[in-house]
Amino acid sequence: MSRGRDYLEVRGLTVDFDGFKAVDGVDLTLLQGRLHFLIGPNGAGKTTLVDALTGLVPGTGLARYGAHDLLGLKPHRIVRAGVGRTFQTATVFEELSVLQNLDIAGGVHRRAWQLALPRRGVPAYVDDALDAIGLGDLRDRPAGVLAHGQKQWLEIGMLLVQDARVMLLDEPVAGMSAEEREATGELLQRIGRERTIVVIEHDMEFVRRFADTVTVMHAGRVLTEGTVAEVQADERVQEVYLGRTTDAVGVDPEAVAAEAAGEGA
Ligand SMILES: Nc1ncnc2c1ncn2[C@@H]1O[C@H](COP(=O)(O)OP(=O)(O)OP(=O)(O)O)[C@@H](O)[C@H]1O
Repeated sequence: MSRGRDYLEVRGLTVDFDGFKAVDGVDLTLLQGRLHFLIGPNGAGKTTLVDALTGLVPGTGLARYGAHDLLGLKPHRIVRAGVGRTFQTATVFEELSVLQNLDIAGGVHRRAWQLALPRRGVPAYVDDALDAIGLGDLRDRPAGVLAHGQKQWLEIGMLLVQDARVMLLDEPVAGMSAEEREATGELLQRIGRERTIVVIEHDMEFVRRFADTVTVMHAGRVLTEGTVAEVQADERVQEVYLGRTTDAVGVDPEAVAAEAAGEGA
């Protein structure tokens, strides 16, 4: 991974739940330095795809990152290989401070005997992460008192201190205010320059505003891939979203049709 851009290459990824293929032969090439968005109706297989890439469900095929095939690794090895994720619901330790949450997350790269040593001061990488996520002023507050958006930022900070080079984020802006969404998008743009970031998202405004590349999934497969304008102009995408799932993904069918016809913003 020393030359050129980092990337995660997924080939023929399949997740079979007792004969039901929730993910069905997915190919993806995810490049460092771009904000990739994964969209698609409910049940399309987006979260299951991320579950397979992070070792939470078994998948077949290939998910190559550097020297590793992620599909053959246990979850903690995948974290060590530099691949981290967030969940739809934040998984911070509510009773611990922001700083303690970050410090614990940073422990994945420390050896067991190092974890037992008394620690002086705050490691530089924890300070850097605090700066990046803008929670420096709240560092000593229990994570439980943070606003919803701040908890999502803390989770992203936890991935930063883990030195996750690939970040898989499941609906990071769900439930956020417009300002928080904007701040989150800008944060992802900043940290995404040197990382591979994949965002599962239903909020099409957010996708339009921040996506470099959009992959549309439907029924476990990749329906199409491209820029926001390209995927919105794709008739198959319109069919998927114009169908019964339109409301669920927050897409206004008339706006999609207008944009496809070149009338929209
Ligand atoms: N452990 C499981 N066992 C059986 N089926 C499952 C399991 N996990 C997910 N599924 C099914 O796999 C399909 C894909 O689900 P998944 O959650 O990946 O979709 P999604 O695109 O993330 O949807 P959403 O946008 O609603 O989160 C769904 O039909 C779901 O019911």
